[in-house]
Amino acid sequence: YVWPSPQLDALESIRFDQDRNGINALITPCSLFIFAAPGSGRSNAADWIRTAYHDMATHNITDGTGGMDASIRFAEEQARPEDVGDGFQNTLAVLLAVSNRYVSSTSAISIGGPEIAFRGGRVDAAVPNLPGVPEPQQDIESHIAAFARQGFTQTEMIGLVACGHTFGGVQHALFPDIVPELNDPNNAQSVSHFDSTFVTFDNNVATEYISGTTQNPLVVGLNDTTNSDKRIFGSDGNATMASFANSASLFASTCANLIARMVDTVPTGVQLTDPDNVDLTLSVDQKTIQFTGALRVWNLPQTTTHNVRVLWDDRAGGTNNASLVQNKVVTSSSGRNTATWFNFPTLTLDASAGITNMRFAIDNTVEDQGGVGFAIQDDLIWSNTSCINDGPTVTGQLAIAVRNDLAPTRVYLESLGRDNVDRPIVVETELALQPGAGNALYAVWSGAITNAQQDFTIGAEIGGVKVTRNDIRSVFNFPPCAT
Ligand code: HEM
Repeated sequence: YVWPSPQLDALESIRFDQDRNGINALITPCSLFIFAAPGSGRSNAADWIRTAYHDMATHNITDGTGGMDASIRFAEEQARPEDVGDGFQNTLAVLLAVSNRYVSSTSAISIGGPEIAFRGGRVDAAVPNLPGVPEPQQDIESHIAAFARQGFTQTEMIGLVACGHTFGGVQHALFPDIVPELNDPNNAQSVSHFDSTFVTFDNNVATEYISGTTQNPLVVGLNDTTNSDKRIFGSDGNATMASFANSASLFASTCANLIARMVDTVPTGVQLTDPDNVDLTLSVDQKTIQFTGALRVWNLPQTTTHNVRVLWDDRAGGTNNASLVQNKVVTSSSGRNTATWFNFPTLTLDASAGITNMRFAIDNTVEDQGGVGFAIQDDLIWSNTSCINDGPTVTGQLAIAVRNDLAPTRVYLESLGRDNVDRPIVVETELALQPGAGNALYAVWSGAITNAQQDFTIGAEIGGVKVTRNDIRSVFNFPPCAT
C-alpha cells in the first residue's frame, strides 16, 4: 500500500510492531492460556483460530452475507449449539481490548506457521449472521455443501480443516460424547488433542492420520457419527492428506493460502521502508514547524553501518535533507523479519514554506514508493500552545493549527469509542477558533481536555467534507500549561 493510510498503518503496526503494539505476548509461549492455571490442555492460540473460522463460517458466497465481520461477538451467535464453548468470549475479551480491529492471522504466524498475507478493511457487523458453522455430527454431504457456501471446494475443505486442526482439540466439557474425562493433571480440562503437537503449526495432523497413529478425536472417536474429520479427510480417498503427510512445505503453503482466504485477504508484500510517527508541531510564534519522526527499514543487513537520510520538498519549491540516527533493531513476527529504526533529528522548518513530500536515501538507494514519495500534509497540525495541567486529576488544553487557505467550518479532535453493539466508532470533540491566537499563516483552534489518557487524531470539516490527519497525540505530548 502507499503510505500514509491510517487504516493499514494501524493494522500493520499491530502485526509487525510487536515490541510496541503487538499481541504476541498473549500467545507466547504458544501454549499460553490465560483463562486457567497452566496444564489446562488449552491455548489462546487455538481459541483465536477457531474463533476466526467460526466468524467466517457464516459466509454465503451467493448472497454475500456473513463472513469475517466479528459477528461472533454477539451473545446470540455464541449461544448457538454450533458455537459451543467459551473460546469465543475469551478471544474477544483480549482482542477487542488490545486492537481496534479484529486481527486473527497473527496467532498462526507466531506459532511458527507460514506467513499469512492479510488486508485491512473488514467492517464489524451490526447484527448477528445466520447460523452456518459445520458441526461434527453432520454428514459429509452437508460439510461439502457448507464449505461450498463459504466459497471452498472439497479439496480446500480438507485442507482448511487440517490446517485448523493442527492446533488444539476437543474439550470433554463441551463434547462429553466425543471426549471422556481424561483425569490427567497436565490436561485439567480434558482436551483430546487433534495431533501430538497441538500448540505447534506442523503437518503431524496429516502424518499421524496417514500412518494410522492419530489420536484425533474426530477421526478415531468411539462414536463414528461425530468422526467428521475421518469423513472429511477420507472423502477423496486420502489423496490430499497423503500429499500433506509427504510434504511439510506443501502443507504450510496450502495453509497459508487457505487461511489467508479464510480471513478475507489478498497477498501483499512487506514494505521495505515505512515512516512512522511523522510529527509536525507548529511553534508558539507560529513561524516554524517542528518536524520529527522515525523510519523503520525491514531486513537491513547489520554487518555495516548505514547512511540514511530524509529528503523533503517544501511549498516554496525547495528540497532539503537531513541524516537520520540509527536507534533500535527489533526482530518481529517469530524472527522472520528484522526492523531497524532510525530517528529523525528535530528539524525546524520555516512555516511559510512548510513541507509537502518526503523520501529516503538508504545508502545508495532512494525509497520513494515507486516515485510518488511519502506525502505529508502541513495544513492541519498540532500547535505547541497545547499543554498539560498536572495534578491529582490531569487535564489540559489541545490546540490545532489550521493553515489559513483551508477555511474549515469545524475543527475537532477524534478519539476511539464503541457504539451500543461494540463496533469501534469515532467520537468527535469540538474545538473553538481562538480569535487573535493565529497569524498570517495559521489560525488556532483549541479546547479543554478532561480525559488526559485519551489519544486524539485531528479532524476538520471543509466544504461539507470531513478530513482526518492521523498524527496521534494526548496532552502528555505537550509542555505544562502556564499558570
Ligand atoms: C467440518 C468442519 C469442522 C468441524 C465439524 C469442526 C469441529 C470442531 C470441534 C468439535 C472442535 C472442538 C471444540 C472444543 O471442544 O473447544 C474443534 C476445535 C477446533 N477447530 Fe474445528 N471444526 C471444523 C473446521 C475447522 C476449521 C476450518 C478450522 C480453522 C481453519 C478449525 C479450527 C479449530 C481449532 C483451532 C480448534 C481447537 C480449539 C481449541 O482447542 O480451543 N476447525 N473443531
